Formats: sequence, structure tokens, C-alpha cells
Amino acid sequence: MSLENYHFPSSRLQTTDVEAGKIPLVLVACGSFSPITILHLRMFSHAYDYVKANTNFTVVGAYLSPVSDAYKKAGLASSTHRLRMAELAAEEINNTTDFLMVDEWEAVQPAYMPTAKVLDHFEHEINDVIGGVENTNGQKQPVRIALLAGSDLIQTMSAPGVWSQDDLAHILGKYGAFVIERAGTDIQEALGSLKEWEDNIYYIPQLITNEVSSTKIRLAIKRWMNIDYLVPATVVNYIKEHGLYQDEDGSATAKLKGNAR
Ligand SMILES: Nc1ncnc2c1ncn2[C@@H]1O[C@H](COP(=O)(O)OP(=O)(O)OP(=O)(O)O)[C@@H](O)[C@H]1O
Ligand SMILES: O=C(O)c1ccc[n+]([C@@H]2O[C@H](COP(=O)([O-])O)[C@@H](O)[C@H]2O)c1
Repeated sequence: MSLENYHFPSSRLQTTDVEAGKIPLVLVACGSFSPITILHLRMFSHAYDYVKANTNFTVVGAYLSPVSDAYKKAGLASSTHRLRMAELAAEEINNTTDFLMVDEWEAVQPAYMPTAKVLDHFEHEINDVIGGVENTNGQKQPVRIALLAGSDLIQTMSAPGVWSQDDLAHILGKYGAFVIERAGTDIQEALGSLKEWEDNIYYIPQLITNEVSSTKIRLAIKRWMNIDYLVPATVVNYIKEHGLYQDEDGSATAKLKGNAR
């Protein structure tokens, strides 16, 4: 896994027969995914349903883009592990909805890559290199790239000093964001200083809110608790096999392994 042997994943990108009259859309979720949870996957299902019912877009592909090791956030497993877990999770969701892919480009960067640059990378690969998509009338159309995020991430955009103003204008002005409600975030506050881009921000309430977070999963593992049904089953097994997120003495992993059926 390195930039030299990197290839942009497009196997699940719908490049032909896109419904004429619709705007083709690719959703990109950036984050740590340490580990990926079912809520990360649910973000895509929520967005897909919302887009279909409420907009003139049509989803032609979706990507998980795990952040690189240079992000150095507490609890960040190595990008090799996070990419593999994301792949396993994507395989699971694709049993029911066939559009999710994992892009390694951000994760393999030697330096931290701001989200604006990550979205530019998708724009380049999909619209410049692949050349957009073809609709049912045989016409070529550019794809709209958009950020998919939980409302907590959008709230950080209103917090001073976290994002550069130029990057915010670029992300929300050029690309836009689909924002999934997240328990504990006041959406009015989160969108407070982002008013000028409100036409490009789509807020998606959740009928069933759920507070699963990667932090809580890591905590549960440290407390020797079972994490079944909170992360995909294949990812649970991967975490056990590789002893991820364990205490220094390894006891949490030993217990998880002991619980394995
Ligand atoms: N329960 C959730 N509801 C809505 N959005 C979520 C939820 N969990 C994660 N997200 C969103 O998923 C994206 C990636 O999240 P990230 O990898 O930081 O997960 P996290 O669970 O917030 O991690 P951590 O607990 O390590 O901070 C972010 O946009 C975040 O807002
Ligand atoms: O580009 C930026 O300036 C920027 C500022 C804050 C956060 N981000 C991105 O937002 C994501 C946050 O993930 P997390 O796990 O810290 O919630 C991650 O992909 C970061 O690269 C990006």
C-alpha cells in the first residue's frame, strides 16, 4: 500500500445508464474510522434514501476515505488496519447496496491532507480522468462530488481555528455536504456560521438516532465488553485477530478471543 502502486477504485461507480435529468452524485465520507462502525455505514444508507426522496441527484457511487496516520489522533490504529476494516465493512454493506468503495489515496499520504484537497482528488479522478458518466440519453455528464459527514463534524466547521476559511468556502461552495444528524449536536448551532452555503448543505435527520462512536467501541474493548452488532461481524473478527485497541497488558484482547465462538 503506497502512492506508487495506487489505483483509484471505480469498480462500483455507475458510469453508464445514469437516469437522464438527474445530477449524478458521489458521496465521500472522510474520517478516522478507527474502527469503522455500523453508524458509519448507516450514514450512506440514510444519505441514499434522502437523496432519492428529496433531491434531483442520483447517487452513482460512494467512498470511505480514511485519514492518514499523520493525523495522529488518539486511538488511531494504523492506516493499514483501518483500510482493511473499511474494506471488510464495505463488502458487507455491498451485499445490500452496491455502491460503496474505499479509497486509499488519503490514507497513504505521508503528510496530513486537508479535506478540501481530498475532495479535489475525487473531482480529478472522476471528472478529469474517468470523464464523468453517461446518462440514459447517451450524453456525458460531470459528477457532483459532495462530503458526507455527521453533524458533529459540521459543528467543527463553525468552531474558530479548526478549518481554514478558504477550505470551507471551497468545500461548501464548490462541493457541498450531506449532513447526518448525530445525537448530542445542536444542528442550528452547527450550521450557525455556515449560512452563506446553506443551499449546498443538506441536513438529514435520523428517524432512529444511535450514539455508536469509534471512541465508545475502543472503550468497550478496553472494558472487555462484546462489540457484536456495533461493528460489522467481519470487523469484530479482524479486531480480535490483530489485537487492536487493547490495553497495554493485552487483557481486553485476550478476553475477546476467549469469547470468540
Ligand atoms: N453515530 C453517528 N451518527 C452520525 N454520524 C456519525 C456517527 N458516528 C460517526 N459519524 C460520522 O462519521 C464520520 C467519520 O467519523 P469518525 O471516524 O471520526 O468516527 P467517530 O465515531 O466520530 O470517531 P471518534 O469517536 O474516534 O471521534 C464523521 O463525519 C462523523 O460525524
Ligand atoms: O481539512 C480540514 O481542515 C479538516 C479539519 C478538521 C477535520 N477534518 C477532517 O474531518 C475528519 C474528522 O475525523 P475525526 O475522526 O477527527 O472526527 C477527518 O477526515 C479530518 O481530516 C478536516
